[in-house]
Amino acid sequence: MTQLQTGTPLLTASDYRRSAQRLVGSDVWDFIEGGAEDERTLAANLRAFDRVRLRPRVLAGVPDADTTVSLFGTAYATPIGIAPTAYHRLVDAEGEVATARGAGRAGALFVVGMFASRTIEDIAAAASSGLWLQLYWLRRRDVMRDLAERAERSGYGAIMLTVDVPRMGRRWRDMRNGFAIGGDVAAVNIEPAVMAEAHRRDEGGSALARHTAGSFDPSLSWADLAWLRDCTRLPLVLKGILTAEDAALAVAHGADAIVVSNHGGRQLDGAVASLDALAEVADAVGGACPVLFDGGVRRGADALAALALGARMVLLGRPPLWGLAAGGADGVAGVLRTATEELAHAMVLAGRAALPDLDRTALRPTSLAGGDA
Ligand SMILES: Cc1cc2nc3c(=O)[nH]c(=O)nc-3n(C[C@H](O)[C@H](O)[C@H](O)COP(=O)(O)O)c2cc1C
Ligand SMILES: O=C(O)C(=O)c1ccccc1
Repeated sequence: MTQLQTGTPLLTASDYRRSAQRLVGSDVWDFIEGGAEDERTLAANLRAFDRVRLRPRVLAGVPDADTTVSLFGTAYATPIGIAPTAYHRLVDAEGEVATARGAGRAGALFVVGMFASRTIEDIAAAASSGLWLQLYWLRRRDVMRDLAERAERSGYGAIMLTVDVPRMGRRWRDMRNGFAIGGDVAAVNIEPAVMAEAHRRDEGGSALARHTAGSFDPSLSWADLAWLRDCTRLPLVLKGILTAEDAALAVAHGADAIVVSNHGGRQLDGAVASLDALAEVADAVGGACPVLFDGGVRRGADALAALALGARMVLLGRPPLWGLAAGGADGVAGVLRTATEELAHAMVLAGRAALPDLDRTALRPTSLAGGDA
């Protein structure tokens, strides 16, 4: 059990959340917590897990659960990893370097964001578990190629291309707060000219939204993926797939893995809850490549549900930021270990010894109906 300065034991992700909220400024908190527009998809991501009911098997002879998993030849102690999020130095002076240390202690995958506030190389030096690098598709393809090459040189295990941001979702909280990245926090892996706009606090509006409108390439289509594929020998993972149609296209275009995700409810408000899209996507992929999942995972039983529906690994977006804010690398490790212990506990109580034993028989069929409000 992790116990940080507050003296309160941090037993669950929501304990870390409460602790983090006390320590983070309100505009940064809104940036982390917020979703697009009326935040309906954000809420739906969480609610979808409340509908899940498990089908525990008894007398299964399962004294302990094995949570190990391997992906692209790298072994992880847990199938619960860290989704890419921007600017970790907003909540901790060491930023992504501390996150990498925490992920390493938990034996978890850490997907470093393109908008990381520490260098790709410094993060790699602090890591002891697998790292991947997330990219957005920039108009400046030379910048993307440079980042992919640096990741490969630094030992990253895959490139994750985020495909659900042709433009930034509209986040009323950030727009009302006039939120901008300031002080000494910056996307240090991207040359300043590409980033200049994001760092300028302007009257009203969200500088992030304006910046991404200028630097992201919104005309990207399936045919362009071949260019990125040729830039790197690393596996290419597509993040932000929500339909069977796009899952089939991703496989046809040679994706090495896909991530079912609605970007934590931060892009298209009204989009399907992540969990409700998972069965459809897993069926369409049919084992052709690994399927990963993110969106609303807050406890071990949530991870169990996503794994049972066909995810090989689940990623957490906000909870590691809560851990980082609450307690640096220890907090990150605490969030990941807590969720992993909850998962192992749920597996024992459900009579499933290892991750391959998690399939749809672990879930009540009505849990799968996707009858989202
Ligand atoms: C503060 C914040 C920043 C994010 N930045 C990125 C990013 O730079 N790239 C990306 O692909 N996704 C980004 N995401 C989305 C996450 O990778 C992930 O899809 C989402 O947070 C998962 O949902 P969860 O927060 O409910 O776990 C961000 C999410 C948050 C909350
Ligand atoms: O992707 C996001 O959700 C996000 O908030 C973000 C912000 C700035 C740069 C890149 C991503």
